[in-house]
Amino acid sequence: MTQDEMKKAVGQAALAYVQPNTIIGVGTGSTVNCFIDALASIKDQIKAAVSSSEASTARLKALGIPVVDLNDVTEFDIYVDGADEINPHMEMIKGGGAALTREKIVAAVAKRFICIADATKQVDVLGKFPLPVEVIPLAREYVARELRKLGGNPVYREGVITDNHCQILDVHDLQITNAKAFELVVNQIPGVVTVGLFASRGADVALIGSPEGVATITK
Ligand SMILES: O=C[C@H](O)[C@H](O)[C@H](O)COP(=O)(O)O
Repeated sequence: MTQDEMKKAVGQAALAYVQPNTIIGVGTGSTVNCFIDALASIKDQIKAAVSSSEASTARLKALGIPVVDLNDVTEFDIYVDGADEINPHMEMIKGGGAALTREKIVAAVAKRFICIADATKQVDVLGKFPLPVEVIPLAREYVARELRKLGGNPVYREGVITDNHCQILDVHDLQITNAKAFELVVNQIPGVVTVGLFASRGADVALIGSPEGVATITK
């Protein structure tokens, strides 16, 4: 199986978690695009979606799936999203596509986070993938200096403006052995909007695609 085939396989597998006539939370990225495409086959059974990005909203709407504002929804069962890295504790790095802030917010409202990823995303220690940090533009260089003090090597993702009109620093050279603690520390730097560590709210289920098929890992 190619990586694209693995992404399609996990996108399809996530349909098993969609209950008829419910609202679903939808993440962002190439793996989620496979999930959205798979939703087409059951779109009449979907009440609505809450989306984590303008890109996913457009893709959902193109299929005729209604997208509702998170402010109009109190709770929903599942949030389906990809990851840039996932460790054995179901903690993730996310934000490679710059959608981390809305993803974290929508995930917080969902009862269960279903992570869909191919096996290349599995790691023992988070940090080989540069950690995305969304920042208020005015604070970018200050936040970068603080991140250097924490041992990272932040690089400004030039030319990228998030859906929230903010900027992204990608922090290289990290080995994140205590993800929950590191998430808290980075969150406390003034000017940080969101750190792309999903540790205090990790995945509840991971559907991991490999050449052998889709493995289901639960917390
Ligand atoms: O900002 C983007 C998201 O966090 C994505 O879920 C993550 O980057 C994984 O994307 P992909 O499925 O394209 O590898």
